[in-house]
Amino acid sequence: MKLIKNAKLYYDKKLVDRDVLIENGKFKEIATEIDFDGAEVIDAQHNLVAPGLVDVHVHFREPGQVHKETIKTGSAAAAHGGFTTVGAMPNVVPVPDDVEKFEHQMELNKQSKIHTLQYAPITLEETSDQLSPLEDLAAAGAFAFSNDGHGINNAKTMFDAMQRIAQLNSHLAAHVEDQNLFNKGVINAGATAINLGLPAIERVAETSQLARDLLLAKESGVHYHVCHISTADSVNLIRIVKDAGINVTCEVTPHHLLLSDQDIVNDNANYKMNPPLRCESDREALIAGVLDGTIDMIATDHAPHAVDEKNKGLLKSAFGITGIETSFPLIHKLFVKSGMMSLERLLDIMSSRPAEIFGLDAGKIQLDRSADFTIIDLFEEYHFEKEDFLSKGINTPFVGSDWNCFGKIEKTFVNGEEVYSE
Ligand SMILES: NC(=O)N[C@@H](CC(=O)O)C(=O)O
Ligand SMILES: [Zn+2]
Ligand SMILES: [Zn+2]
Repeated sequence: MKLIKNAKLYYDKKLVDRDVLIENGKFKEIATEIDFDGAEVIDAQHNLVAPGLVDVHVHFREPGQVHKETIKTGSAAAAHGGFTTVGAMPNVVPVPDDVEKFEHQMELNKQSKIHTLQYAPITLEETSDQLSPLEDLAAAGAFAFSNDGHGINNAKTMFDAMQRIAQLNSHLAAHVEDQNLFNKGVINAGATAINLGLPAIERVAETSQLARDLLLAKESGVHYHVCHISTADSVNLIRIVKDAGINVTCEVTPHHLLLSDQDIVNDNANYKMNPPLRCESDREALIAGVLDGTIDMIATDHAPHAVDEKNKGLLKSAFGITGIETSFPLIHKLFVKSGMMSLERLLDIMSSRPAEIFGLDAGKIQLDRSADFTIIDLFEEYHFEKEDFLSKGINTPFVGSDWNCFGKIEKTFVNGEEVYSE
């Protein structure tokens, strides 16, 4: 038995003062005042008690690239960020594109301190045009399908995948990127790329494939989820097709909401990721897209890399930055502290909505559900230093006092057990 006293609880879409009793890993009682002899008391000290956050887009790198991250370090980092459920992308080595490899992946995921759900690849190796055994992978436990890291350049392959994934009532999460238009660029096509003399990635590499997919999605009826959208045109396209009733959802990362290519002032690969940071007007359109509900959720695209894979400058370093430990405080500062959004709505898009969209038993504090929650101090201003991270990856631009934020995770619990404490 655990008894959480003095919680500012996000419950039933409202913030209320409550005590919470937990028994056998589940929420047992929620009331204004609970006393229970023998329960372990945790005093929340009037801090926010939120549902465990949900991030449908992370890279945990195991198997194959454990020098970057492991399921243990990645999930510890997630718990540090207040997350209790994540979707792990399948661009590990080997790609789990058959039942045997997938089952091995599921076995490895048992090391996770939180709920780690597993994406299966849409095509073999993630790069081929041959579809994975989608039905078998769904039966083996794939919660959704993605070729994250790679676009699907063949429209027929994508359309076939959508039709089969629709039949499965599963979800297709697309990394939209036309390989030819991507043109081996490293940052967004714009003034910064010209100034630094770097090969550039055109916005149409994202938007043209997105436009194609939206039409294919309409025809197939699949739930089509767009990963890490980065441009104003992507927001506009998605707004139009949502209005037309097409089953499309999308996510945006904290870095695309907070940074643009103007912030790339020197050859620092902590500003290199895929899709790239776009320009200020794209960033503003992404913020507007979150505010008007076109963008459904925040996802971090937590992409850890080793130091020597990120210290080679913008041209040669790997794409991707970490994000799961800094997401909530940065986004909370951006939207809630600034007065742009209510705390309730932010919690919704960082927990309940992603869970609802992907049909997960997560993201909600409710009687008899798993006691997955996080205690957050919303008022102490702080910032991250490199040594604060539990991830193996320290490849993030969000360190130092330039990135002062609010929303320190005090404790995180999964199935009623503490998985992070400050
Ligand atoms: N975002 C990135 O820049 N990199 C990701 C792949 C991806 O999300 O496309 C990675 O796996 O490192
Ligand atoms: Zn991607
Ligand atoms: Zn990714």
